[in-house]
Amino acid sequence: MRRTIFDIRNMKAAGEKITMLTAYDYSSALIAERAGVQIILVGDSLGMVVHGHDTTLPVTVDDMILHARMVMRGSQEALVVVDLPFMTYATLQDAVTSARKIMQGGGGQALKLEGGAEMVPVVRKLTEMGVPVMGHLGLTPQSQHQIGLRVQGKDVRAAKKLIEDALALQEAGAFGLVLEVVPAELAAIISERLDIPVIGIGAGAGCDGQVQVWHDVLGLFEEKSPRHAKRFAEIGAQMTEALKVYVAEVSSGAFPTAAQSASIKPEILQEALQQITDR
Ligand SMILES: Nc1nc(=O)c2c([nH]1)NC[C@@H]1CN(c3ccc(C(=O)N[C@@H](CCC(=O)O)C(=O)O)cc3)CN21
Ligand SMILES: CC(C)C(=O)C(=O)O
Ligand SMILES: [Mg+2]
Repeated sequence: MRRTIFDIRNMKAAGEKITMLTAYDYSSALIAERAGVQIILVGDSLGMVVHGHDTTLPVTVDDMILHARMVMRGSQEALVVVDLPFMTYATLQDAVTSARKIMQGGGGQALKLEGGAEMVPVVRKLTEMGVPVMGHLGLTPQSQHQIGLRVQGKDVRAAKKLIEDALALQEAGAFGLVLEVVPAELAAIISERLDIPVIGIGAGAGCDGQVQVWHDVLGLFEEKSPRHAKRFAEIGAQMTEALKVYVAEVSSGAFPTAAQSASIKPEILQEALQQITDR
């Protein structure tokens, strides 16, 4: 049985911290779940870390469906949340169409979308139609050309707006909220004030849970990662080292050995060769 939005809400009520992690395909979903991750996010960050784009803006609904299907096949217990991509929920009609395509085509139990009070009608509509919605405030990468990739909510107006937006999303029916690169003091207050779970990324320990990007926590890229990320391993470096050994062993002839090779019984091979020379 998959974890549900009710289980997540109960975790907040019980004071248990929630761990959310992005995953984008079958094998990573298997690993995330084996590690005990409670929520898998099929994030539109896949446009950057998987597809190699500079931003999340080129990601499409079809991209999300493809990756959501892989993640659903790789997991059985995680709550799977899928990002609505840039501009695919700009109007109520767009949002309904995108939500239908993803929920029917990709699966996943919930959708996440970026934006505050202006998204209230969309959140309300999707929720009414039976689709659980997670909000996303603060550094919202789909607006990076408008707001940059920097801390949000640092002045009085922005801090006030963040609190109001968070309350508005909860009021509209959101079951959870991501706060990205928001001052920790502010994120802690929002987490306290809301009944729904608040999942932070670069927003301090006062949130009800944390979310990170797969490639960041595993150190898959050997170059520097965002400030909000912690590298729990250096898998990218390990991969490079392993593949260097592979290349070296192919070059030297040390790989493959009989252990990795198919073989045939000598007498059968002998017979086949005999039949050719007999002809
Ligand atoms: N690998 C990766 N990790 C992410 O967390 C992530 C993505 N990609 N792609 C989609 C969005 C984009 N995000 C980003 C990307 C960059 C910064 C960044 O450059 N941050 C600054 C510090 C910002 C500040 O504290 O003001 C940095 O120096 O890391 C932040 C969020 C978060 N998401
Ligand atoms: C960084 C998380 C919250 C996200 O939205 C994504 O991975 O797309
Ligand atoms: Mg996203």
